Amino acid sequence: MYKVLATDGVAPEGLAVLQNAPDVELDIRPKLSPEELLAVIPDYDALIVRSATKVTAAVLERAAKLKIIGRAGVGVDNIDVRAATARGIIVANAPGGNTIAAAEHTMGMMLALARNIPEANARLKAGVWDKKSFVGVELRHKVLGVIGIGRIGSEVAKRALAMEMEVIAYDPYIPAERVEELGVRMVSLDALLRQADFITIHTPLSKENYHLLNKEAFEKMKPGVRIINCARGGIVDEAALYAALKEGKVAGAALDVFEQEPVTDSPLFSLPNVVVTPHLGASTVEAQLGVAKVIAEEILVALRGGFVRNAVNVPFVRPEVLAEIGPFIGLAEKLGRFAAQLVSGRIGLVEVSFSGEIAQYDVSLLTTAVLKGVLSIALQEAVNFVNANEVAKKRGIRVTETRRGEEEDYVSLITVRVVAPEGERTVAGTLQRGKEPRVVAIDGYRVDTPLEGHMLFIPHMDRPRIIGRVGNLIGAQDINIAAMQVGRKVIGGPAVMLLAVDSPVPEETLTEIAKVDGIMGVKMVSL
Ligand SMILES: NC(=O)c1ccc[n+]([C@@H]2O[C@H](COP(=O)([O-])OP(=O)(O)OC[C@H]3O[C@@H](n4cnc5c(N)ncnc54)[C@H](O)[C@@H]3O)[C@@H](O)[C@H]2O)c1
Ligand SMILES: O=C(O)CC[C@@H](O)C(=O)O
Repeated sequence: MYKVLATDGVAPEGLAVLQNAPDVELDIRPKLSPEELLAVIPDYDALIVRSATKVTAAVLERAAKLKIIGRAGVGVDNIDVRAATARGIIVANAPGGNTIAAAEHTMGMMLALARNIPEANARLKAGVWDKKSFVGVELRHKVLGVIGIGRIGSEVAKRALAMEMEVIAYDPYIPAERVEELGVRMVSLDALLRQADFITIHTPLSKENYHLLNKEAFEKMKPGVRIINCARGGIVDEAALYAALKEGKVAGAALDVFEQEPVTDSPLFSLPNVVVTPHLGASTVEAQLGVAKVIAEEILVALRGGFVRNAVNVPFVRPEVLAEIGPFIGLAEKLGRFAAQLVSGRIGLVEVSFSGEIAQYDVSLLTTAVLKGVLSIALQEAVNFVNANEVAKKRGIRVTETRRGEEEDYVSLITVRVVAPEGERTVAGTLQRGKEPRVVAIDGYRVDTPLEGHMLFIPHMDRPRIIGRVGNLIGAQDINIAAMQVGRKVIGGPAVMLLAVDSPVPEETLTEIAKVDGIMGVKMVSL
């Protein structure tokens, strides 16, 4: 039974898939102090957080069973991703689930700022009908500068264009064509700072953009500029912003995020032209349900050993590439497990080669899947897409990957060679009808068997009375043989036998089979 802990007020309705899973026990504890988290974390296989819980190296050190941390949101800056990676713990987020919520909040903040809505609201509720203090500005025909035009930045740009703003953007990591399709002009950071009437930030917080909007940046801006930050605290230097507001260079600021959170006291809060919200960008019913659902599904996949698409500490695979190679992940992992069970002793080399259509893509994820399969046979420790390469390196396993376009017999073929001191095996597999993993060759002998369940691999000499003896020995244990394949290269020469059996064959029977004259060995494989 896997134990999952959800903190930080993750929407419980979004966690139904975990609540209903027979192999999961879910604890929802919305408010957990750092000390309580440290105390309970050793019990859990998975942790779900929003932004309040700090998953530090100290927490991870105690998290002996933890396999995945799910961030019900985008930013993972409250999680020590490096420490998690070092421990083979997957860190996954739910990108996209709160994009619209954050974009709409940004628009709300921009309008609130332009029309002094919070201050006027407070004044009227205090009994003062004051029209003249709150003359605002229109958004129409103003220049909006978007720093970081990813998911949220693009949605903000679309909405701003609909309000007849002119939108310019700075994002050094996005191809200009993609942004210009939206009707947005890409500019340098310098140009953006000098031209924009409103500046909105939508980047992650990184070393590179810590205090991106600092004293020098404010000096370059147009007098009367308005700043909106619904991304991350720390990107704006709050002291420099305060000074720029005080001297009137900046006409107003709307902030949803702060360098220290939670925060209830800041010099910025004393200024009438500063609008603040307590990190509410993602706080809509729809977004919270959406991110909780995505994370719950990812947690389940991870706990059951699958590939987590939104893992942030697994090498990124472009969605269009993932669409092509994704179906092969299961095949690659099964081939690794299969090959590793055909040899004895410590594997020192794993060679993976790809041929046919699959070879045109970046297949490094599939090589990792093969390795995950190989390592899962011998190791107690959890091996996953995060740590498989690292674990292999630590154990001195050399891994090679080759890609060849040409393939005569199959649309796509994956071949895995494993080398151990006591021998080596090469297995090749493909997907039948694009989805069913099958092994189609072992050491160059043709076979064709689904990669599933229990199998016996028996190299032998191609002569009479061997297959029958094997069948009798297995039948004597009341074990049903579901399928059998024999592969040979020349009549009477060495051959291989692959039997699919309905249950594992006991060790004593394997020893008996190995004694049959003409049999060169026997290996039980379970997938
Ligand atoms: N306030 C909230 O509640 C809330 C909700 C959701 C997301 N967020 C935050 O909003 C931000 C954006 O989220 P997203 O989903 O759009 O992410 P995203 O990854 O889709 O987009 C981020 C963009 O920033 C760009 N970028 C990175 N560094 C940059 C730099 N130095 N200068 C310019 N551009 C840079 C990237 O190329 C990317 O296009 C993140 O910080 C996220 O944590 C906040
Ligand atoms: O969970 C939240 O409330 C904030 C989420 C937001 O900051 C994010 O990065 O996704």
